[in-house]
Amino acid sequence: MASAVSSWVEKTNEQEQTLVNEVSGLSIAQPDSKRKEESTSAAQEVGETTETEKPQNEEEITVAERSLLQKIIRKGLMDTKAQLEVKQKDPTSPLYSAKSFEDLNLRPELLKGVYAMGFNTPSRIQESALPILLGNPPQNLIAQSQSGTGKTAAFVLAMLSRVDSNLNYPQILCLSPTYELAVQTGEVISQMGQFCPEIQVVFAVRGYDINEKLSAHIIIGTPGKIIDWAFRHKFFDVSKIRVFVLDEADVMIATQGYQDLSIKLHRKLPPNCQKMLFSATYEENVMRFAEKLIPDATILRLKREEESLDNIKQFYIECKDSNEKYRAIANIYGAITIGQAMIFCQTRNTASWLSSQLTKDGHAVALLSGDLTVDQRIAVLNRFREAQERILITTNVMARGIDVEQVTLVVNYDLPVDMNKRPDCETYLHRIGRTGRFGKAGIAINLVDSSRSMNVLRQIEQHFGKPILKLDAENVAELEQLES
Ligand SMILES: Nc1ncnc2c1ncn2[C@@H]1O[C@H](COP(=O)(O)OP(=O)(O)OP(=O)(O)O)[C@@H](O)[C@H]1O
Repeated sequence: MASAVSSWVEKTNEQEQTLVNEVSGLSIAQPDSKRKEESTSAAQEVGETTETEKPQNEEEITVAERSLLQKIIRKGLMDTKAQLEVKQKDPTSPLYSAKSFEDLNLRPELLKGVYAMGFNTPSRIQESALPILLGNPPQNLIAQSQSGTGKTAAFVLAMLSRVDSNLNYPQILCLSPTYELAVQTGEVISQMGQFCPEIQVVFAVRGYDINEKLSAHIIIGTPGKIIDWAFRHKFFDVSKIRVFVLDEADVMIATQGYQDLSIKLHRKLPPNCQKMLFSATYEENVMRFAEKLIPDATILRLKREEESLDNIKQFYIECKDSNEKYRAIANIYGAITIGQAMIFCQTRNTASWLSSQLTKDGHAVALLSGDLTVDQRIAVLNRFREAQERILITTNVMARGIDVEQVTLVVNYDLPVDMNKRPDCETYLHRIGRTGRFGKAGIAINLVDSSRSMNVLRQIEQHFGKPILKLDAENVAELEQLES
């Protein structure tokens, strides 16, 4: 996956032309990402910070706690294929499936693509969604499944299955909230569709401009650009779209800017267009809205207690103030670099402060926030995917969808809150879901520095009904939990 993405980055100077992705037989138009960030993703980062104090040099985390962390991270890294097979045979696991990929009526070329990706058995969401999505007449679907359980493959297989390659115009539209996620999904399409060279895909993302009507079958992109191409330039005809996919559907519906654009598109779709909504989370009011939008949809929904994954162990570290939060990060640095870690901050300012402070103190870290150009963002993400950087400091712009298998740890430097400083439980779940991908063991650590943030933590804990334990090597119960 990484090699293809990096090839896109290397080619970003070749302007405004459709390039063919040489990694697979499938043609993918490459984004020319010379310009500033997607404004949509910046919309996910809120507020500013006043955090400027210089931390002191005290040990807040004990040696025992550090070695405890190391132990859990090593366990995550040691998860093997054999262990995955065990999980896929456990009926209580979201990775469980009673069916094989052969049972799912996929075209032989797609089946070959699935196996070429190293997938042996479908996950629960793949097993449940694909018969609905591939059946005739096409059915609409609103689907929920935990982070890292293979939703992308489910809708990508459906998209590829519905292409009529005799018709040279866009038939499938897939909307993602961020540039990076659109690129990542494009890469999955390229891998899954590697034995379908006739299928053409184009990216509609900021920085990639075309001047003519589109002949590609699949458009994947962010809402603003897609609207621009559809209604301002009329590069394609929305009334000919047969499949409409909203990835991270809840944020597309709940965030004002996205909602206006997605609904504008949705209104122009033909009545027989198949609609697919996917996410790991749906707040109640968002789900009600989605049901009104697509009244005849089949709904695959999780119970609240199923939403958070047992393979992601959640902890918190109590800190007196922001200085102590910094020291906590500096102290666990050695432990967390055994694997790879993502550290989430609430604002770009905090992210950039933390990154420069750690760098000044001799720790290697990467920074990815909406302050960077899209070129820089993709380059940073590629380096992280290739494990050239082990720690990525970021904001909510990376909270959703991004799939880097070796991320063993997520740190919430700041707990996620909404504009009114209330707990943002959905973002919390998406952030911690950057680890524990497809059954791997993962750890989430929350830094708590005030009674207000402790309150936020407790509300998140209560919301999902899963314990968030104090990281404390003295606590035997915790240790036992980690062994399980
Ligand atoms: N059937 C399968 N067998 C093995 N690996 C799989 C299978 N399906 C998906 N994967 C892998 O699992 C990882 C997570 O998949 P994916 O990114 O689609 O999850 P997701 O449900 O979309 O997560 P998120 O909610 O974070 O967007 C990916 O690395 C993918 O390649």
